[in-house]
Amino acid sequence: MQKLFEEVGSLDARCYEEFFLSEDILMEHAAQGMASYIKNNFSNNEKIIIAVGSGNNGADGIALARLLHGDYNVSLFFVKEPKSHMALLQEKRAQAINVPIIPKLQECNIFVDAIVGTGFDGEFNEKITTVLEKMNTLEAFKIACDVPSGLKKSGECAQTTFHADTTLTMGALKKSLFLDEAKDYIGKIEVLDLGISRKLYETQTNWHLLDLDDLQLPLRAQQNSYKGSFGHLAVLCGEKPGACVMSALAGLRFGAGLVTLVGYENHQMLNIPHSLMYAHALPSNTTAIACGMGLGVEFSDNELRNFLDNDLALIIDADLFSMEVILELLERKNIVLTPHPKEFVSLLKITELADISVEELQKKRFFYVELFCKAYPNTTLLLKGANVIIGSDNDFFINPHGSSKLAKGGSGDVLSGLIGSLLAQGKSPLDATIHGSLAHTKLAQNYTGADFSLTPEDLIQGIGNL
Ligand SMILES: NC(=O)C1=CN([C@@H]2O[C@H](COP(=O)(O)OP(=O)(O)OC[C@H]3O[C@@H](n4cnc5c(N)ncnc54)[C@H](O)[C@@H]3O)[C@@H](O)[C@H]2O)[C@@H](O)CC1
Ligand SMILES: Nc1ncnc2c1ncn2[C@@H]1O[C@H](COP(=O)(O)OP(=O)(O)O)[C@@H](O)[C@H]1O
Ligand SMILES: [K+]
Repeated sequence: MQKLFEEVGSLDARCYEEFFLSEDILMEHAAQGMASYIKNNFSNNEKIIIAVGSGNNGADGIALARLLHGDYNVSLFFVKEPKSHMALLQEKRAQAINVPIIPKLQECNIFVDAIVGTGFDGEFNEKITTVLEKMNTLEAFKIACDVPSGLKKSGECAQTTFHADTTLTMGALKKSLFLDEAKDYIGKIEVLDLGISRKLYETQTNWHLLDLDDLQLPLRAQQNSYKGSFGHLAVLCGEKPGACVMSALAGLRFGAGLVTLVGYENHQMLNIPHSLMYAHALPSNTTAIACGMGLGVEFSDNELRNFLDNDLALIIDADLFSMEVILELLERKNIVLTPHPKEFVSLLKITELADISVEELQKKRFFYVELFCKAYPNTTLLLKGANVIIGSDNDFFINPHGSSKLAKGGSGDVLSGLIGSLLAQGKSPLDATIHGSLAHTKLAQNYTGADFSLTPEDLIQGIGNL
């Protein structure tokens, strides 16, 4: 698990004030880190162009050119003239050793974008936009210095933003790199130390980035056991039983000892897989309930209240987010909510926390997750998306390991089955959500077929090889 920060300016300031480091020392390490990355990954036959802007991001780029000049065929391309104190100083140092400057973009093997970093806001003017468009068409390996130019502090992207293959980010990970919108621009991310170890540079934070290695799978260590030892997941089954069947099968495969579909008998129910049980009422030994997937309007609010009149662990998804009964369910202590953006917007409206569009939510995903978790500190929220956000009270996690393979109907049903299964097996709501989500994204990564072909059944089948 890695730490995430809203901004790193205060961490830089702490280096100056408490560790007696200077801006120059920090920048030299940033540039050294980038130079090492290039030296470790590319031979010195490669032609390198570094596009620089007027601020300290540009200054990083100029310092990098100085470090590479002599060993590599490196040139600077000034998109804007140096303006900040450090950019002017770095320019003087580069001039002193005659680092070549080119007047316009050329083909190259490695391209470094050091136009703007964390100081960028607003939109680029036409001239810079044209340069960025050209940069994006270069066939070179593209490296972003700190952040791809165009990515804002909020995580939103300018209309034209640099498309990096790798982002070499300074000091610590910024949250903005993990907004959904940024996912297509950042490429692979590496963090570079700024003169002290990252462990010392970083301070306390309540936001973390999940690593796939954090995944803890269900344990079957106890041999003196039977099916009841591993929990009983009840999946409330409404109008579209297919969604519930996928959840239930995922839950069974992920270790729940028993899984029962609970609902009315109808003709579709006659064809459920034989490994699943079926009942009209909640089984007495139920340990967790999953509800909402494919629910439709099959149950009245009163019928739902009846099923949910207990304090069992509960995972809620899909249709329930637009039903009034959700307000009562939010009072429960052990509840997990897994909305996609449209469902979360509906939840925010029903709870009177915000009346916003999906577009507004997507621009401020971090903010609205925090807002909801503050208002409902007893719940665990998982906001779906390209980068999943998990929040509980004052702890927040981002799972960036999913991919567009998962953009298919039914992926979310499998996720609720995975989380429901862990709840049934006794994990806490937060742990069940973190490990269910990690398992879900790892399943997609493990799938070896074509990206477009992954189905929910493939995810379920892969559970045995996690
Ligand atoms: N201690 C430090 O301050 C360190 C800073 N570092 C680098 O410094 C960067 C931050 O430097 P700055 O705060 O100078 O900011 P940036 O260099 O990221 O951006 C500021 C510059 O961009 C221009 N700019 C802002 N919005 C623009 C727009 N819409 N269109 C065109 N130009 C625009 C501004 O005029 C200014 O010249 C980091 O991203 C990082 O790369 C690193 O060297 C590490 C140490
Ligand atoms: N482009 C993507 N990148 C990463 N994960 C994705 C992407 N698209 C969808 N997902 C994931 O797939 C799941 C989709 O869930 P959902 O929208 O509820 O689908 P459904 O209701 O059809 O099962 C979520 O976990 C979401 O995070
Ligand atoms: K940049």
